[in-house]
Amino acid sequence: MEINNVTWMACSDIWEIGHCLMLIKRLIAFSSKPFRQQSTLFRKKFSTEFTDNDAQYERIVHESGVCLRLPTGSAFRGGSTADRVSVGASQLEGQNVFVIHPKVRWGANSAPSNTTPELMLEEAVALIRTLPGFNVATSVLVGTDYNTKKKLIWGGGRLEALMQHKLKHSVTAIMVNVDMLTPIQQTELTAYFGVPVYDRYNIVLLIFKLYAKTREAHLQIALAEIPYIRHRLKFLDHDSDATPDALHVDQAVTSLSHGKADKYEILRLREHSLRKKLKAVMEAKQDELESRGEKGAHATTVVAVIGYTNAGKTTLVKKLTGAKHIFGEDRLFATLDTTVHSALLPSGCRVVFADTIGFISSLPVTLFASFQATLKHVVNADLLIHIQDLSHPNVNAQRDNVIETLHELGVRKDLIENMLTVGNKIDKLDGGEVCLDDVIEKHGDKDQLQLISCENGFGLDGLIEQIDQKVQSMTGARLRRLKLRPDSPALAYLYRHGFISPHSPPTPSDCEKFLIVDVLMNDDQFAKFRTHMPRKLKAKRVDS
Ligand SMILES: Nc1nc2c(ncn2[C@@H]2O[C@H](COP(=O)(O)OP(=O)(O)OP(=O)(O)O)[C@@H](O)[C@H]2O)c(=O)[nH]1
Ligand SMILES: [Mg+2]
Repeated sequence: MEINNVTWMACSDIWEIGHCLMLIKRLIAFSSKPFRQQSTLFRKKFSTEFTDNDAQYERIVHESGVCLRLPTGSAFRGGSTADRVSVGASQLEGQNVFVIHPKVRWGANSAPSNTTPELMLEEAVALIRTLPGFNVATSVLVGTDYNTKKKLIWGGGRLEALMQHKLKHSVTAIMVNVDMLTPIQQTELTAYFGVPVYDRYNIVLLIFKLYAKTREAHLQIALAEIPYIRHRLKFLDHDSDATPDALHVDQAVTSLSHGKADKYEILRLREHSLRKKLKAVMEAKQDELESRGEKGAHATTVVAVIGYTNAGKTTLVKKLTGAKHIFGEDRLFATLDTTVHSALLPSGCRVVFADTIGFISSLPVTLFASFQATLKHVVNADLLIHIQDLSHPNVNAQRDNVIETLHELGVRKDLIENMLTVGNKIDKLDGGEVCLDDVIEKHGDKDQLQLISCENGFGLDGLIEQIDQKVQSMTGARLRRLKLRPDSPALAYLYRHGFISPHSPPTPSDCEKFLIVDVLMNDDQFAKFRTHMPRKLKAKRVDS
């Protein structure tokens, strides 16, 4: 025993010495690595401790001066504290908002030809109204010369007039309808008006925070606010040349002193941790999808319904699939999570319809890029349906914005070119009396635009037919008629692989010795099926 003990002690000492040497070796190796590599190792090792520190993050948000507060009573539902989006140091009772749209009068930055400043202002007002507790006190269009990049956007005279208007309407916050104010503009305007000043990015972040339901959405929103905070920090760290495009931290980290870089490191670690969690959530979701058979061999066709916010995407998916737990709502960004719903097309093709988050104009694409996990269904879809609200006065600008956003998000060109375009809400046009020729003349060729109304069902059958045709031509699936003996092993194979649709079960042949089975298969599936069958099979193509 003693000998054993001594032996053990000796081994233990050797282990201790060996362990110390190994640690020293690792330390030397670590310190000789460049800063970036060290930081990666550090991040891997300590990411959990750092990113779960909400207090540290809240301090950084506070320091950046970004208004990411929600109205009182909007509680976060679910997720760990580290997943929460920042709600700022104090909660607001709500805001009486003054919405200002800077109307650029001349040059390349003036209003695009497919919309008007009035419609742009109207959308900003709708965004504010989406936030409970945020009331639109007043809204105005104010001209500015060539762009909105000046420190205070407007000159002295206009600012004074705006100040008078603000005082008259007991305003408690201002929204300037630009995609993103530069940090210097936000600081200067806040100091001038003495109330918080929001831009579109900020307002949309607040809407997302308020209405996100799932853990996936919360994680993505938490990710989306980081570049915004980082951008403002960069300015506060005396880089007043920061522009809205400068959303990357890399140069900032290297150029800042160590003390300042810590803040960026905390943001980076938080981002890293959020991405990891998001990946895990998405993988779990994918597993769930597969276990429900929605991604099986027979149902791989994903049809994503995309479009501008409030166009009717959710309502259409509900109509097409009968999904019970999704509802259309008359509100911007009602859907913040992609949901998928399987459906059987008349041909027997099984597809999955994805209801997606809506797009909106004048937002940096980085905001939607944070929704990469959600938008995965769009990017990886087999077919896109672009739904447009034809009753909206700004439909042309909305349509162009959606196409632009798809390109910016890196959606495949062929997917965009093959997209089905649908004009919705035609029941609202001309009090329901639709003159199709007028609509077509205004919005495009009939063959290009399928007119529908989710409200009264007009055009839905035609749309389903179009989807079916596209899916069949994409998958190469054809309806084939098989004549099988009732005891044929082929029947079990066909049932097991879901080739026999519940809508067209086998029927007895005239002589009643066989069963007639209609199956939808492409050539590869049929060849594979035949190799599994002991005897030669004859199939007849059926033209449905
Ligand atoms: N009159 C009319 N209203 C419709 C039609 N389709 C949808 N709506 C309404 O339009 C509003 C928006 O519909 P949603 O389906 O939530 O729109 P969405 O595109 O999913 O919107 P987000 O998820 O916010 O991007 C709801 O109030 C729907 O009832 C239609 O054909 N006619
Ligand atoms: Mg929706």
